[in-house]
Amino acid sequence: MGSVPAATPMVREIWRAQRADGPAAVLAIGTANPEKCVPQEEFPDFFFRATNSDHLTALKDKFKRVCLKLGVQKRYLHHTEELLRAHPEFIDHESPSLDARLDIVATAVPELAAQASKKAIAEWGRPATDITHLVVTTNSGAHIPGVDFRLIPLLGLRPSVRRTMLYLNGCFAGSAALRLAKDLAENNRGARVLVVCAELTLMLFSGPKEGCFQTLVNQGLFGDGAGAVIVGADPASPGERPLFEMVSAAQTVVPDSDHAITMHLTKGGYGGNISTREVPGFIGDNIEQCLQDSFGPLGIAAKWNDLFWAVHPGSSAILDHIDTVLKLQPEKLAASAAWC
Ligand SMILES: CC(C)(COP(=O)(O)OP(=O)(O)OC[C@H]1O[C@@H](n2cnc3c(N)ncnc32)[C@H](O)[C@@H]1OP(=O)(O)O)[C@@H](O)C(=O)NCCC(=O)NCCSC(=O)CC(=O)O
Repeated sequence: MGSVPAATPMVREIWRAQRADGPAAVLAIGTANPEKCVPQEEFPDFFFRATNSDHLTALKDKFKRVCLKLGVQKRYLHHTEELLRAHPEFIDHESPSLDARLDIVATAVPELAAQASKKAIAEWGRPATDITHLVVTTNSGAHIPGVDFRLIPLLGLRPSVRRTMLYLNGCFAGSAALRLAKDLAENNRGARVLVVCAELTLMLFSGPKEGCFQTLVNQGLFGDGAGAVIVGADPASPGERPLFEMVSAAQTVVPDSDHAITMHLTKGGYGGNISTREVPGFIGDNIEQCLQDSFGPLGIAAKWNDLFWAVHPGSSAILDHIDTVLKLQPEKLAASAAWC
């Protein structure tokens, strides 16, 4: 095998010219939720009534206790009692219902994603046809054509927009999409990346069942919504401004955590497990090392209380573990807790 010849000066010049000068930045943000909003204190009544489960009084009481512990304040839902009446098969996870669930999310997820995207594009102030790249992520479905494809007519994007669709990335879907957008923006001069994350819990929905704690956590913790941001480097005048510069993005795997959160398709929607007692511990035991590994290579000796924090919450137990380990001042996780 011969060695690969070094790039010629002309190739290097072309390569350099394609790179942005500055770091990627978030240039605009939009969010959207379904209309129906249920405060957490009303949610046990809604959930047990909508699933004809009011006779399970002890389980309902337990669900009320779990709902309080999860720290969620309210949730938006695409599925209404009307929809559940039309699909009684969604209540029993053992009933075949995957096709019906996929049919609903195939339309509802792109529509919600489009609502959030339109707000981001309006805030950005440039035409939708100036979007060069599209990164879409969702755990709600797996289709071809995907949500990315559906967004082209819904938003009036150019047909040649460079699309990436990420399905089933679990809790880190939004972070993975942002990390990818940063690389795209910094490596393609002038790129404007629309990043969209949209989730409907319908794929996970099922009625309460004695002995199935996972259902209580799935229903008590998650809600429906979409977020969209526009990412680009070297903001152009007039009008574009960097809201948040993206200095660095990283990802790591916690050893021996493969079993902690699992998800897979079943005939009744999504199956899987969240090891609710272990997950907060995994995060608490590893957060400090992860932070050191992130800041160290940048030459930043950060004090945890000097930082602004936006943590994916995943329940108040997770935030509490982070708080305890890093000894954060009380207000540091307030914004993260407010997302719950
Ligand atoms: C589930 C919890 C709210 C439970 O809170 P506590 O442990 O403080 O409270 P607790 O021990 O009193 O438990 C409350 C009641 O639930 C019961 N209980 C708790 N854990 C249980 C389990 N694993 N199996 C069965 N029952 C369980 C208790 O017996 C008790 O019942 P009784 O009241 O009858 O005595 C908490 O552990 C938690 O928030 N865990 C983290 C959740 C998590 O993993 N989040 C990440 C999600 S992934 C994610 O975030 C992805 C994404 O966003 O996309």
